Amino acid sequence: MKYQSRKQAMILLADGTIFYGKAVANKEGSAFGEVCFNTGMTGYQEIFTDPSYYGQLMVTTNAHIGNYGVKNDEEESDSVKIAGLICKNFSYVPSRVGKSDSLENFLNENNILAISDVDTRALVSYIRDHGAMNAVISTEVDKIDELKKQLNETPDMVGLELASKVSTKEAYFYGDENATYKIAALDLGIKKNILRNLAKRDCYIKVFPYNATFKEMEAFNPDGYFLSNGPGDPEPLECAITLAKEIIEKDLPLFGICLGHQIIALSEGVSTFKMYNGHRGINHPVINHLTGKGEITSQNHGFAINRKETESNANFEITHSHLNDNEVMGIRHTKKNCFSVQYHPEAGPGPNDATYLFDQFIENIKQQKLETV
Ligand SMILES: NC(=O)CC[C@H](N)C(=O)O
Repeated sequence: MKYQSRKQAMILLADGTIFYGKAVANKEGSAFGEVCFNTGMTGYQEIFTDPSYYGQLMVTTNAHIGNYGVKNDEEESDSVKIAGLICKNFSYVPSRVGKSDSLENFLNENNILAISDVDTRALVSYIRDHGAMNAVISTEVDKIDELKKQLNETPDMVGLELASKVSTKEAYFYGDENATYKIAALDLGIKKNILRNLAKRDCYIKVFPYNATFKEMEAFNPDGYFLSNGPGDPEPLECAITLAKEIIEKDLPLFGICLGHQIIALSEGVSTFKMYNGHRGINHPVINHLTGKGEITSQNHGFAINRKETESNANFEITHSHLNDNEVMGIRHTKKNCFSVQYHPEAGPGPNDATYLFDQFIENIKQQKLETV
């Protein structure tokens, strides 16, 4: 067996609780972030490379991680975005036809600290009971006091603007430039599968940095606007909120996913709040109020929009709700060409029940084109 004598490691939570494990491979050091857990049984590569997880320590609840390696075209961004990994069993020997590499090499190349052999069931139960909090994973198990001090200095997720850390610095293009529809997408931490889904629907996309202005985006002469997913608290993203306001005011086709959905809500005066525990997994049940049908969805969010304020806002209709806790999962504007969802219709990873939302966006664009002819 590889790495017979691995270093002892731990996860130290902000409230002082410690769970012990072992370092994956020969890695050493410490990594700080907000601890969260994902209940997906598969899709770890997509999860680890999802920019929305920037700044978070990921606990995976599946008992085995790494067993099918990694594959080049299955990443959701160019690098691993989680701050660190906590798992039960780490597989050093991947088994899968078509794999590009092992997860061990992939994490090493990205300089990500991972710890395994942690009682992840106990850890997840603990976080569920005590709520989201900061933590540190570390091999420096004899430096608890020092780590506690550093942990106290780790910024809280509430009020934290992180989109600027993962957004593209320069605008770029995606898809076929002769495609039928042109989309201007604001990159707050966009997942590749969103771009793939739009390109598949005959869209040519220009992806803009997180602080792009309406003027800059309008110059592309797009048929529709898109606000992406991304990490951190939506509230400090004033430039994106102003942008959403302008697009909505002008009644241009607008679609938002996750952080983008939260930005749309904020732009119309609906506030967001930090959930006690977020929703992260690939089997979250959602009801579509417009069709009465249920959907199994991919989710990753720690904030949500205020239900009461949404219900009493004449500009919004709630289109989707979470069937576990009734959080708002989707809205549409009652007067303008704008809708958004809190969950991930692009999956990556997860079920494809909700890809119809991309078709809806194209329909909204077509409608707008007919009206302006
Ligand atoms: N996937 C996302 O876009 C997440 C949005 C936001 N950072 C949240 O945690 O709620």
